[in-house]
Amino acid sequence: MSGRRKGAEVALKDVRFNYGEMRMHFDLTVPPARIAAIIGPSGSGKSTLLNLIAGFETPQSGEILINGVDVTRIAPEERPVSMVFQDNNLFAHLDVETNVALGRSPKLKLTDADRAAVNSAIARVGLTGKEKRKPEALSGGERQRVAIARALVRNRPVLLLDEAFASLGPALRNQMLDLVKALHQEMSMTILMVTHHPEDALHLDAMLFFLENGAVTARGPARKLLSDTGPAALKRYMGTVT
Ligand SMILES: Nc1ncnc2c1ncn2[C@@H]1O[C@H](COP(=O)(O)OP(=O)(O)OP(=O)(O)O)[C@@H](O)[C@H]1O
Repeated sequence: MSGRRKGAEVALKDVRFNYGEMRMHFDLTVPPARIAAIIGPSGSGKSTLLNLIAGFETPQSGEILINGVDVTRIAPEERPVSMVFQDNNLFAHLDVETNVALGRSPKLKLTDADRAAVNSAIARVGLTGKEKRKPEALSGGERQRVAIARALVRNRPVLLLDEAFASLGPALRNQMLDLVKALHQEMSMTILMVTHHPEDALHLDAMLFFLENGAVTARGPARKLLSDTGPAALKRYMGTVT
C-alpha cells in the first residue's frame, strides 16, 4: 500500500435533496480522520446522504465540501472518495486480483507499483493465496474484504461504507469492524459508515449521526448518545423505551 494517508474533512452545508414527497436537508461536518456512524430508521435518508457525498446524487441546493473543496457538481470518479456497498460490489466473472486492480486502474493498465499496491491491499485484508478465485468461490465476508481492498488501492482519503457488513453474521461483522479499525489506525482516512447496529458505533468509538425523516436529529460521540442520558428518539429507535 502507498503509506499513510490522511483523512479529509467532509462537510454538507445546507444541502437539500428531494425524492418526490421525501424532503431531505443535511447540514453536518465530519472532521478529518474521524469515523462517523450514520444510524436511523429505514427510509430516513442514510444511503441518500452517502450517495450525495459520493456524487451518485446531486443536491437541489447547498454545497458538499471535501477538505474545503466544493465537489457538489464533480463526477463521482473524480471525488476523493471510495464507497463499499452491502452487496454487488464485485464483478462475478473476474478474479479477486482483477476486481481489486479495477480500483487502481479502471482500464487495468497496471504499472509495477500498481501491482504491488494490489498485492499489498489483498494481503492487508487477509486474502493472500486467494488472488485467482472468482467471487463465487469466496464467502460473504471474503467478498466484502475484496471490496475493501479495492477501496484501499484507490487511495482516497474518504471511505463510505453503506451497510457493508449487514449481510454477515455477528462474529464476522465484528471481525470486519476490527479490520476497519485497524485500517483506520494505519491510514487515518475519514470514514462514514451507515449501519443498522448502534453497537457498531461503539465498537469503533465513532461520532454518531442519528437521522430521522431526512435530517440529522442528534449528533455527538456514540458513547454519549447511546448512554442512558442520550436523546429519547434514539432510545425509541433502540427499543429501550416505548
Ligand atoms: N431512487 C429513488 N427514487 C425515489 N425515492 C427514493 C429513491 N431512493 C430512495 N428513495 C426514498 O428516499 C427516502 C430515503 O431513502 P434511503 O435509501 O436514503 O433511506 P435509508 O435510511 O438508507 O433506508 P434503509 O435503512 O431502509 O436502507 C426513502 O423514503 C426512500 O423511499
